[in-house]
Amino acid sequence: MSKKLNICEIFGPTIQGEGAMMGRPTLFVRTGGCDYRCSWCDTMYAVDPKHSDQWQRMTTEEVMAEIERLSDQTPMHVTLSGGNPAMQPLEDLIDLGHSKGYQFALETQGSLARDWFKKLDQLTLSPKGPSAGVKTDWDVLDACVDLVEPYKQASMKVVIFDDADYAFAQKVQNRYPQLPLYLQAGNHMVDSNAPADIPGVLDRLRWLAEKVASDRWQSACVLPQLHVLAWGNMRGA
Ligand SMILES: C[S@@+](CC[C@H](N)C(=O)[O-])C[C@H]1O[C@@H](n2cnc3c(N)ncnc32)[C@H](O)[C@@H]1O
Ligand SMILES: Nc1nc2[nH]cc(C(=O)O)c2c(=O)[nH]1
Ligand code: SF4
Ligand SMILES: [Mg+2]
Repeated sequence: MSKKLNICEIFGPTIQGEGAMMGRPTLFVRTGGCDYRCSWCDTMYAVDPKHSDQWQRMTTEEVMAEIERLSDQTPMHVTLSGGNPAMQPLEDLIDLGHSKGYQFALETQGSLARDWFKKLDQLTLSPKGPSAGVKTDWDVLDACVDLVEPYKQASMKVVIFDDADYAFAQKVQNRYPQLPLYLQAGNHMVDSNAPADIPGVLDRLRWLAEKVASDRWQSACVLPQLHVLAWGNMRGA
């Protein structure tokens, strides 16, 4: 009997709305539980245990069956996110999915380094700047990078709300010059049930674009969350 996984939701196909794979069709497996509490987290329903009555304990085989159902049994790309998916034993799912032709990306903050990251097709590390109010353990983030960097498509994605986050992103770039860096305009969360403040997101995007241009920061890539522009804060998109 395989280990159980804490699953918040499985949805799609939709498009990857963030970072290096933006626009690419993918399914999402969102795990429940996180070791961080970012002040502006857009997915608190997958973080706060007070929502855990909506999460399910599922076996690897049950998760794979749902992936196959949603994809009409046709192999495609799957994004593992959360919460922090690194808290769940996902190695068997990656192996099983690969044996059936599926590909796997993972989104994590880089607070837990897992040997099975080596098996991923893509890894996005999203360390948090000062506005999130959490602390980055740089040694663990280094360990995550060391695990995947020689083998896989890996990238950094830093959410930016203000100048301090921007300075944090520059530190990330200097520490990991070998990895592509995406600067993601923050979506100011009042409440995840409230409509997204799209003019506010676009203002932040323009501010960020102008800053990168005036600093001649040539290697930065400035992006919004495409799914937020298309569907707002709607769950399952
Ligand atoms: C919800 S998190 C889940 C995966 C993992 N816990 C992490 O933070 O990387 C997925 C991505 O959404 C980003 N994110 C969360 N809240 C956001 C917000 N309000 N505005 C912009 N991006 C946000 C995170 O920084 C992360 O890159
Ligand atoms: N479309 C879409 N793209 C995403 N990229 C990262 C997401 C996440 O919550 O991890 C996400 C999400 O929730 N939806
Ligand atoms: S690490 Fe990710 S899921 Fe956890 S609180 Fe922060 S943004 Fe939310
Ligand atoms: Mg999201």
